[in-house]
Amino acid sequence: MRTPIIAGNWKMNNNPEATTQFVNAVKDHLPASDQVEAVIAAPAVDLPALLAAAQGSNLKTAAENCYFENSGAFTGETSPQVLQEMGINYVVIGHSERRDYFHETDADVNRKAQAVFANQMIPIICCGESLAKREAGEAQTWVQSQVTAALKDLSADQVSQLVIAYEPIWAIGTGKTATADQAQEICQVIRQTVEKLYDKTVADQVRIQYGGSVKPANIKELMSKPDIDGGLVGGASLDPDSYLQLVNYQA
Ligand SMILES: O=C(CO)COP(=O)(O)O
Repeated sequence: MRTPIIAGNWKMNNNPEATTQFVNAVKDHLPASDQVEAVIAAPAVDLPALLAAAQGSNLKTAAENCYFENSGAFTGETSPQVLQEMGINYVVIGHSERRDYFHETDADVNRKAQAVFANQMIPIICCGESLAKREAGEAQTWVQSQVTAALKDLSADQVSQLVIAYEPIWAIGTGKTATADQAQEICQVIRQTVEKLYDKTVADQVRIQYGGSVKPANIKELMSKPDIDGGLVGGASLDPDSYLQLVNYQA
């Protein structure tokens, strides 16, 4: 019922030339998009190259961030309206690196999610707890509150279309993957949170990704869990062969 969605998040890696080479290497080997949606989130400076190379293929495109205003005196920011005009499909919102290094708040994440929808794109909203929160036994309540804040004032129709990425901060780039059961546990809490805020129909439609040291060796087990509908993958999405193994995990 929910189409799996595997997204590479390149973070601040690759230039336009490397982007073109990557897409040319993968574009003829992607799954049918009604089977698995294959997405690449690239730095803003690489998006024109990503879009040009991906044209006519099954590859969907994402920005890694945007601002919540469409234009104006916001030096250095990326306009969601322009992303939409370029043909971008998704925008990653509220990644833990944005929250930590660039001080994005839950309120910013919510405003950005609204701006992405207002521009006919789909947000991939990130949430996840720190190691300290997990060790204090607060992972569930932390993620519940992040999700509740991120979805504020979004309609049921919008929420049924969006993607929520659960990325425990302690598992990002550390090689420490949450076990599939740990990931499932919080992804289930996220779905239950959506059900409480909306209803079961919306909760059944929202797609939930796990992110944090996802790699070809663990994708199958993670994807076998009932509430995990995809992956948001950093390091292992940078190599074309590794990326193809991830998006073709069903093969
Ligand atoms: O932050 C991530 C994806 O957004 C996860 O990064 P890694 O896959 O490198 O752990």
